[in-house]
Amino acid sequence: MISAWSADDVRAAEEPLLAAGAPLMARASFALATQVLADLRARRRHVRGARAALLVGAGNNGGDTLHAGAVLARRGVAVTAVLTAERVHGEGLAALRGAGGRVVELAAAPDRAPAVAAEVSAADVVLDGLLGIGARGALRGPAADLVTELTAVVGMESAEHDRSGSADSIPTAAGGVTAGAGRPWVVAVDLPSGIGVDDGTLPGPVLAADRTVTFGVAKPGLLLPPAARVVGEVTVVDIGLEPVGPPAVRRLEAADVAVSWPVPGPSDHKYTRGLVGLVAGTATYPGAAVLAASAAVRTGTGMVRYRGSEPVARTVLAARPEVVTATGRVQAWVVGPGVPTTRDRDDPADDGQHDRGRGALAVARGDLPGMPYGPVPAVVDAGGLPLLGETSPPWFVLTPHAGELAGLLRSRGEDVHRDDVEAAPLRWARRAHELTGATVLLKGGVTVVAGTEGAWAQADAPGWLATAGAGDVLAGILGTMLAARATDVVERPALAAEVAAAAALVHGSAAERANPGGPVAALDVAEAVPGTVSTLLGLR
Ligand SMILES: NC(=O)C1=CN([C@@H]2O[C@H](COP(=O)(O)OP(=O)(O)OC[C@H]3O[C@@H](n4cnc5c(N)ncnc54)[C@H](O)[C@@H]3O)[C@@H](O)[C@H]2O)[C@@H](O)CC1
Ligand SMILES: [K+]
Repeated sequence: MISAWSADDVRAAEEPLLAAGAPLMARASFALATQVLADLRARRRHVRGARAALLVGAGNNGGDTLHAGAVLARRGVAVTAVLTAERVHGEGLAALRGAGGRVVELAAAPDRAPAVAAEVSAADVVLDGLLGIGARGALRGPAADLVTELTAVVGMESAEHDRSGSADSIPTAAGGVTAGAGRPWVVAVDLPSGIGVDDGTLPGPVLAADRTVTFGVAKPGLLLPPAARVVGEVTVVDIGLEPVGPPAVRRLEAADVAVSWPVPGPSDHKYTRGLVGLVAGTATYPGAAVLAASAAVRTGTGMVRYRGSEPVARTVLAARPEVVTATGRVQAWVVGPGVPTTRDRDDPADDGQHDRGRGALAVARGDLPGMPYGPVPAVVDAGGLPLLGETSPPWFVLTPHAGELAGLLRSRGEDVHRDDVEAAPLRWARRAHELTGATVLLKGGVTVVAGTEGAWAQADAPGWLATAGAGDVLAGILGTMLAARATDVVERPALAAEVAAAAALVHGSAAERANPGGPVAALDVAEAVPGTVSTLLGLR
């Protein structure tokens, strides 16, 4: 698990260490220099004669960068520091000068930004030390001008990396261009300057990094979209920080999902493994029902009970004979894949799915005292979203994409559109959680989950997964995972968000497994789930 703490929590963790005289900046800058030297060696085989450009801001982030530059200069690297503030970290500047580094004062002559950017872009490596956790809003002043010029030369998208990363690395959520000839390797110091440290927004110009060397612990903005696209490979270096309190954002790794996977034992049967009830598909969209049912079956449900019109049920059964249509006990409902929204012009006929969906959600909420088998978790997707009541329990997991989330929020009085959601996914997922009470899984290149405790950000899926039917498959996977832990999820609703994050990991990993590095079809993703799960379980 990768855990990220807010800027305030990081400062609170630093305070007692600094008071006790711990040399945090020395640790941070030495680790940074060590990583930059390793990157230079990997890229050019030797470091002597390499050119490094330091982008230096007013604060301690600039101090880390100047101290690291001094280490590089002592190793024979030709180091130039570009100072974007009139006052920068004094000790760091003295160390760099003492080691033979050159200094360019941009703050005193801001109109030189284009010429300085041209020089910086000719370096082998650029260290972005303009702003760290002290950032307030978008980059301003000479720093903003310099980054704007540089992004024009160097490009916004960061490099494609080896997705496996190393033990202390977080694989990138990026997947852009490779830093190649003519483009310097960009190392962000603590974080790419100008990202929203705690919310992952991109409020202004940001120089996309190939690597981020972050100190002590990850910061939320490194995990969250859209900033997660510009952080490159994240390397967390230990400087002795121990934040107290829960992390603000977490990311599950494969091993975490492996240890919590409900592996059936000799006494298990279909009811202990969990039954999934599925209200999905209409005559217009029967495929969604097939995809969700296939995914649920392939994820290892005890059984799928399908609810829908007879022709669609026949289609589902033809694809998955394991599915039953008889009524009975259900441990998690999946409501909405392939069900039209109330305004859907393509499919005026709902085949009775809205009534079935409302009924299922009432049982899942525990609203029907006479009814057995409730309350239970529910996945509410697509056409299920307009069926929600005013409030929902946190064991309901809503699975909108950005457009659907904007619609849900507008229906509850927020003036928000798809673009707003894409610019600040965590903010709006949280808002939807506050307004509905439900756990919210916002689908996207990086999936964000907001629940009763903290948030999750999963970056497991290849871009190829953005394809029709992929969401139906996710709903089936998540339904099975919730059904397997139904009682726990209702008793401890914070678990719903963790299970949702785990489902996003399984879904993304299955897409990668279905066709590594190439296009995937939704049904192929469902078919790849059993192999994905057995590979995961091998990590236990
Ligand atoms: N506290 C410590 O001892 C440690 C801090 N470390 C480093 O220190 C950083 C935090 O240092 P600071 O608190 O000095 O903060 P920053 O280095 O992020 O700098 C903040 C300063 O930048 C300016 N600024 C803020 N927002 C701006 C904007 N939008 N545009 C332009 N200028 C802006 C302001 O002058 C502000 O005081 C961390 O990110 C990390 O790199 C590390 O050395 C580890 C130890
Ligand atoms: K930085």
